This record gives sequence, structure tokens and C-alpha cells, in this order.
Amino acid sequence: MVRILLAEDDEIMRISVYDRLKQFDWDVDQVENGLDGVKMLEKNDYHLVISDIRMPGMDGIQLLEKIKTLSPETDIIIMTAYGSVNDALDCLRQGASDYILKPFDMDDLIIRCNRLLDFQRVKNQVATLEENCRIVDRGLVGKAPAMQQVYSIISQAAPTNTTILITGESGTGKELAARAIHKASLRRDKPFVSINCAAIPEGLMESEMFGHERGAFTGADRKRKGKFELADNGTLLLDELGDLPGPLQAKLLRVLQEGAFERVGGSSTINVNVRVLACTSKDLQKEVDEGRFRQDLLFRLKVIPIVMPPLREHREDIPELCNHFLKEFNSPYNTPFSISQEALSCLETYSFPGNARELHNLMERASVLCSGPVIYPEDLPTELCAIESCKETGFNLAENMAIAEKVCLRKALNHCGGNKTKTSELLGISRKNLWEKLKNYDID
Ligand SMILES: Nc1ncnc2c1ncn2[C@@H]1O[C@H](COP(=O)(O)OP(=O)(O)OP(=O)(O)O)[C@@H](O)[C@H]1O
Repeated sequence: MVRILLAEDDEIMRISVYDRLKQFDWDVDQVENGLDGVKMLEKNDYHLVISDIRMPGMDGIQLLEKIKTLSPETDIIIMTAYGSVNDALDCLRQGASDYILKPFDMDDLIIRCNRLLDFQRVKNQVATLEENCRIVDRGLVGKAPAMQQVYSIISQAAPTNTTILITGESGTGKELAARAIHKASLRRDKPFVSINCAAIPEGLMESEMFGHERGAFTGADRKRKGKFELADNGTLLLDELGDLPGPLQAKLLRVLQEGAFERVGGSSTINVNVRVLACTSKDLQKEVDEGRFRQDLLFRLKVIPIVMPPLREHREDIPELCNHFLKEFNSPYNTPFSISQEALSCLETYSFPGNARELHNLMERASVLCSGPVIYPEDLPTELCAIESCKETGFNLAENMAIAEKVCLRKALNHCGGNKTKTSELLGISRKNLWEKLKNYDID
């Protein structure tokens, strides 16, 4: 529902604007001065503030400054008398969205309100679309059978409202899978909200999840919606669920069963329609056996389980993943980044304890350190290259020297932008000698 704050000291004016605004399906609060306006803004979220400039105590200009810090998303319409247009222009410069000269036609004010509210709606839609595009761009990649199994469960389960528990080692793409489920569900145009149960201190977790009323605890100077309310009609991802403190597990179970909860410090029951997805890299059955996790909650959550495979179990996806990750990084060369076969063979023998996230980070590092658009073994951490070079050559000195020579030639050539005359000068060898070496090592 649209929420509007009206600040005006002139009672007749205030009541007539209030009555007109109330004819719409808008929730309107009214105050007589800026100080009371600030108090209301600290407690509530407003789409729009309509404020007079001249008011006792705190005037409209000071109120405007406060709004810009307390609630930068809120639009402000300034009401001003004909003689103080310059003040109104100052307000526009300081971030007011519009002004209206008194006396005004109420319909004129309503048109201005609607224009700003429409613009807010469009801005929100654009933000949702951008977020969705970002998710599509960063979708799950991989064609290996282990990944196909994941896609198949996602496509069957996504259109339902069932709770899904996604498990797997760190970096295997659990959060991406959760986003993919939301994107493929009927809730795709509604919010996707996530909360990391491991990153928030235990004392704040309940308020993060369920919100709080004003004064619920020291420092709660305004009421606040929790993630469950923010995700209403959409999807809520409980990331690192294995770290959810015991008392909250009981409250979560109730929301999952009844769709209802109370804010911290509140007594009224709030009903929500939220699809819950949960991720964890912990073995929840073990957590149950050791008394840290509720068995009934685990049963409720794992109606449909998805297990993300570790990268070492779908190595065949490494080349596709590399190219997918490399697209993220802007190449300063004329061609986009790509990876050489030799670098791929280094990666294919590595165990990847950090899974696809580690591969992503390796590609980011390589894209910064490489001296051309192609990633070679020397752009990977030395441990990885060492594994590969020893695998191929053992400890034969001549063969290891040849690898070093090849790396040096390629780096020098890249450094000189492919210019062979400059490269031979840089290396201190003749152009003919360089040409022979390049041919010998099959370097273009
Ligand atoms: N199959 C995949 N396709 C594309 N990118 C992937 C894939 N798996 C993981 N990633 C990438 O790896 C990184 C980690 O992914 P994500 O955060 O989803 O993993 P996670 O399993 O939730 O990790 P954690 O348990 O540590 O939170 C991200 O950059 C993600 O884009």
C-alpha cells in the first residue's frame, strides 16, 4: 500500500490535503511540523512526503535534508507560497522531486503524486529486471551427468511451492541453484530474498528473520520488517541453515507449518506466503544426531533434497566453466579472454577443494596476471603448473628448461604485442633465432 506523510502547520490546508489524499487507497499520516515529521520517518517507511516549506521548529528545507539521509528512496513534494519560489528551487537542488505553488488545485497535487509513484514503480521493475538478468548471466553451467541430475530436480520441483534443501560442499553453486529454482518458479517476478544464518550474530538473527517492533530492544528506535515479510509472495533462501541457533529453529518450524509468526516485541500475528529454500554445507543428519539441529525441522525442510556435486565429480565441465567465468572479466586486449589447452590440462588434474568458486577465483587471478588474451599455465598459481610440469617431464632438467623457455618466449611476445623484431631485441636473440624457437615450440 502507498504510504504518504503530510507535513503542514496550517490546519485548514493540512486537513483539506489530507481529505483529498485519503480518497485514494493511500495510507496517509499527518504532522504539524518537521520535528514530528522526522519522528514519523524514523518509525515508518514512506513512498512520498508532501511538506510545506515554512513550519515552526524544523522547516521543510531541514526536513528535506533529514529525509535524504533517513530514507533516500522517498520522494518529496514541496508546497510553497507564490513569494518563496526561490526556496522551492533550492529544495529541488537539494533533492526534492517536485514543488507546487499555493494555492493549488487538489487535482494538480494528485497528478504530481501519481507521476512520482508511477516512476517509483518503474524504477522497482527495472531493478527487478536487472537482478533477473544478472541471475540469468550467472546461471548454473555444466553438462556432466551429475549436473544434469541437478537440473532435472530443479525443473520438476521449481513450479511447486515445496521447501527444498540444497546441500553440497562450499563453492559448489548451492546459492546459484536456489536462484535457478526461484527463476523457474511461478514466483519469478516476486522478491528473492536471502539471509545468511552464519553471518548474523545470534542476538540479531530473530529480528533479521522476523522483524521487530519499535522499542523491542535497546536500539530498536523504529519498527522494521524481517526477511520473511520482505519475501512475501516470493522466495526466501536460508543460506548456511545448519548454523541457525536452536531457539529460532522452533520459530522457523512454525512458519513453515502455519505461515505465521510475530515480530520481536510484537503480539500481533503476521501471515506470509513465502516459499522457503535452504542451503547448507553441513551434514544436517549429523547435526541432528549430535543434538544441534531439530529432527522435525530437518524432515520439514528436506521434502525435496538437492545435492550439488563437488567439482572433482564433474571435471568434464571445467573447460566450459572456465570460459563462462572468463566472460565476466573485461579483456584489455582486442579479443576476449580464452584458456589454452595446456592451462586446462593443469586444471584437470587439480583436486579443487574450493570447487567451482575456487576455479572462478583462479580465472579472475589469471585474467589480471596474464600478458595476453589467452590464459597459459604460467598465469596459474605455481603449485598447479608444477604438478603439470612434473607430471609431463619428471625432473629431467633439459625438459624443464624447455618449458621455462617456452613460457619466457610467450610472455615476451605478448609484451611486444606480437611484434617479432621487438621481441627478439627484448630477448637478446636474433630474429632468425626467435623464429626457429617459435616454430620449434609451435607458438603462433
Ligand atoms: N555450476 C556452476 N556454474 C556456474 N557458476 C558456478 C557453478 N557452481 C558454482 N559457481 C560459481 O561459484 C561461486 C560460488 O557459488 P555459490 O555461492 O552458489 O556456492 P555455494 O555452494 O552456495 O557456496 P557456500 O556454501 O560457500 O556459500 C559463484 O561465483 C558461482 O557463480
